[in-house]
Amino acid sequence: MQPFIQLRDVDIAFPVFDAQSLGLINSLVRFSGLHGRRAAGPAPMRSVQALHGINLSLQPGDRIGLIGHNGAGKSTLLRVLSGVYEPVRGEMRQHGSISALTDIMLGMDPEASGLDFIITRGIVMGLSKREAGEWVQEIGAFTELSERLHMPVRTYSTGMLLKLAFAVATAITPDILLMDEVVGAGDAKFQERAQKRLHDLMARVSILVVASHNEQLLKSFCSHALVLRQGTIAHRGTVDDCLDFYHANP
Ligand SMILES: Nc1ncnc2c1ncn2[C@@H]1O[C@H](COP(=O)(O)OP(=O)(O)OP(=O)(O)O)[C@@H](O)[C@H]1O
Repeated sequence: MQPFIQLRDVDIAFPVFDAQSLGLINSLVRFSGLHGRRAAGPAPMRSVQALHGINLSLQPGDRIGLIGHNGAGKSTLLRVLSGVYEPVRGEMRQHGSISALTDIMLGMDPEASGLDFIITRGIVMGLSKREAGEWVQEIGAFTELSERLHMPVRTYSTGMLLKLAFAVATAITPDILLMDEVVGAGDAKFQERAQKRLHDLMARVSILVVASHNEQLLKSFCSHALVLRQGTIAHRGTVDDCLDFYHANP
C-alpha cells in the first residue's frame, strides 16, 4: 500500500487548568468548602481550541507547506500528523513510516551514552541492531562527536545534544517527513552540513509537510500550501497563491 495521511474533521483542544486551582492548599480549601459553595465545586478549567474541523488528504508526491501566524496551529497539526496528539473529535488515518523533526530530543535519557541513543532510536525506527550499529560511524563523523559518543549525554553541551538528535532524526529516509521550521542545531560550520543533509532528505521522501516562516524554503521544496488561521484552514493552493493570501489577509 502506498503511503498516505487522511484527516477528517479533526479538532484538537487543550484543557488549561487555572494556576489558582492547582496546589495542595487550594485543593484542601475546595474540599473543606471554606470558600463557600462556589469554591467547593470542581476545579475551574478552560480549554484552548488549537485546531478545528481540519480536513486533509496527502498522497505520494505531495509536498505541503504550512503557513500561518504564531499560534495559528501549525505545530499542533504536525503533532497530530505524527501521532503525538490524538484528535478529540474527527479521525486520522495514515500509512507509511513517519519521521517527525518536531520534537527531536523527546525521550533522550540523560544517563544513556550517545551510542545507546543512536542504537535505541534506530531500533525504534525499525532497524535491526546490526543496521543501527552501522549508523554509529556515519553519525559520529557527521556530528564530529566520535569519541564523546561513549559518554552519557548529560555531559554534552546543548549544541552537542542538538547535533546528535538532528543527525539521528535525519539518518533514515522515511515515507513521510514532518518538519517544524528548519532545525537550528550547532555552530555555523555544522549548520551548513545540516542544511545540505536536510535538503537531500526533503527531496527523497514521498510526502513532505513543513511548517515554516521561510518563504524561500517553502517555494523551493513545496508544491502546495495551507494557510492556517486560529486553528482552521483559511486557504489552500499553490505556495505562491497561499503566500499572496497570507500577506493580503494579515
Ligand atoms: N500544550 C498546550 N496547552 C495549551 N495550549 C496550547 C498548547 N500547545 C499549543 N497551544 C495553543 O494552541 C494554539 C496553536 O499553537 P501552535 O503551537 O500549534 O501554533 P503555531 O502555528 O505552531 O505557532 P508558532 O508559529 O508560534 O510556532 C495556540 O493558541 C497555542 O497557545
